[in-house]
Amino acid sequence: MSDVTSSRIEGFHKLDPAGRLQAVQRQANLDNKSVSDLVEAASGNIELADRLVENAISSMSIPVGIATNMTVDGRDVLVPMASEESSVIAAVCNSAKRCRPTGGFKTSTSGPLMAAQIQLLGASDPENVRLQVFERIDDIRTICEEIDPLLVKLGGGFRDLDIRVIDTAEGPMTIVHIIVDTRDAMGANAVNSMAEALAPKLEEWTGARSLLRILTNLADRRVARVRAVWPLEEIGGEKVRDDMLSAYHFADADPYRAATHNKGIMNGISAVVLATGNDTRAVEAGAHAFASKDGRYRSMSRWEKDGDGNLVGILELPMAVGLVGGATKIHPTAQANLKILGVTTADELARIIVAVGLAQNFGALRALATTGIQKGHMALHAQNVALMVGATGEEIDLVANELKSLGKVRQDLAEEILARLRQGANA
Ligand SMILES: CC(C)(COP(=O)([O-])OP(=O)([O-])OC[C@H]1O[C@@H](n2cnc3c(N)ncnc32)[C@H](O)[C@@H]1OP(=O)([O-])[O-])[C@@H](O)C(=O)NCCC(=O)NCCSC(=O)C[C@@](C)(O)CC(=O)[O-]
Ligand SMILES: NC(=O)C1=CN([C@@H]2O[C@H](COP(=O)(O)OP(=O)(O)OC[C@H]3O[C@@H](n4cnc5c(N)ncnc54)[C@H](OP(=O)(O)O)[C@@H]3O)[C@@H](O)[C@H]2O)C=CC1
Repeated sequence: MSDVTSSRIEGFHKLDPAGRLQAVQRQANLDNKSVSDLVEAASGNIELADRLVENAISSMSIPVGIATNMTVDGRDVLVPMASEESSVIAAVCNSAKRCRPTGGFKTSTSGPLMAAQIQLLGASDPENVRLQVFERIDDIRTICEEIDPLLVKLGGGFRDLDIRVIDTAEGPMTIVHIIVDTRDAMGANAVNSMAEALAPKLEEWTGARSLLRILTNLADRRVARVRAVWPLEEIGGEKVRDDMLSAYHFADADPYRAATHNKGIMNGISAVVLATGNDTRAVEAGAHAFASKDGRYRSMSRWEKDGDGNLVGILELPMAVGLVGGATKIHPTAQANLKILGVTTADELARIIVAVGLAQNFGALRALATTGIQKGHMALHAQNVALMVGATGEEIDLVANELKSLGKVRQDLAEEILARLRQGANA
């Protein structure tokens, strides 16, 4: 374990990555093997890491796998997913294959509208302030559009105002939302700049004091929707379908279950968001907040059976992703993944991402309602456990296969198997 003497390293941020790593080695008393692992992990991309984040010393690679079998709006698409978790990608492949007979995933979107909030304080007449701001909509449009002329040229820019008076522990506040079409950008920087430019003007017009000026990640005007139909024979019959529906009703009624159910959906969503260099935290925050919009935390997805008894899945979520800005344009892996996806607009990307989320949910529900999650998940996880106990080369498959045949994917058993294999090899 490292025993850092002091975390104060003066001028650390001014060093280059190699200099920072040396300083960390010294302060944390880090062994040479760990240092060379950190150097090797960033080989070829340390400059990029240093540009993307502060105080970079290395970089960490996450596997990228391809979800096959996906048909979205009639187009077959190969979907890169960045995830460290086994069985996530296999589950999407499996679920997507099972809804191909009905044409795969059908999507729609609300358009790329993001909102920034400006908090107005100190007015004794917050409702009056609300209307005073509405009266200035044309001035507001001009101010916002001067901030980002390129966005306007691309067909985006200011669209509307939404102004609410909210009750808080310190009394009412007027909250101004500026609604902006951010086209193919996620849009955080664009709307934040507009909000900051607008705030002094709002103070001037209303006499209120502005405080926070920042986008909301509850991007409920930028939703992507998907539906798909799984034929009964692809599910495993009526009992499996009904058990999957019961599993969904459980999640929709109980936040303890909803958290896990929704985590499963985000397994797929975050993996595509990350693979395309988008902001996973922004999408996750928006999705979980949207799942609570009725005042309680519910399932993000909806499931029902159609007139023919097939299972219908629906997912509708805020999807603030872009093709420009953030790491999307800078990160070569994100760029290559976008080429695999073949998308030319942020809207198309959002549609594919929700389709993957729905597929992921189908896979988990079907596994849970039938064999249980461990069979599929742990079978694929067995290789990780083999690696964890130190298996290398051929040993990895040998240990994993024996764990799978025992039906018990446990570290202690993996250690025993590995020790036995090595004893046999040395005998
Ligand atoms: C693991 C499976 C897919 C096996 O499922 P299976 O039905 O045994 O698979 P199969 O061997 O019959 O193959 C069917 C298809 O699945 C795909 N497939 C099958 N295996 C692979 C593989 N190795 N790599 C890539 N694709 C694979 C592949 O498309 C294949 O078709 P093919 O191409 O062969 O014609 C299934 O058991 C499953 O979907 N399990 C669910 C796994 C899951 O949800 N994992 C997430 C991690 S657990 C979690 O974090 C969330 C959770 C579960 O708690 C959420 C919740 O509670 O709701
Ligand atoms: N709460 C949150 O979620 C927050 C997130 N962030 C971060 O913000 C980043 C995303 O910000 P974002 O505003 O998207 O990125 P950028 O500001 O980097 O890129 C957007 C800009 O790119 C230009 N642009 C070029 N082509 C296009 C096009 N086709 N469509 C739209 N715009 C185009 C626009 O004008 P121009 O170049 O003239 O500006 C636009 O404003 C992410 O890294 C995210 O992590 C930041 C703050 C808060």
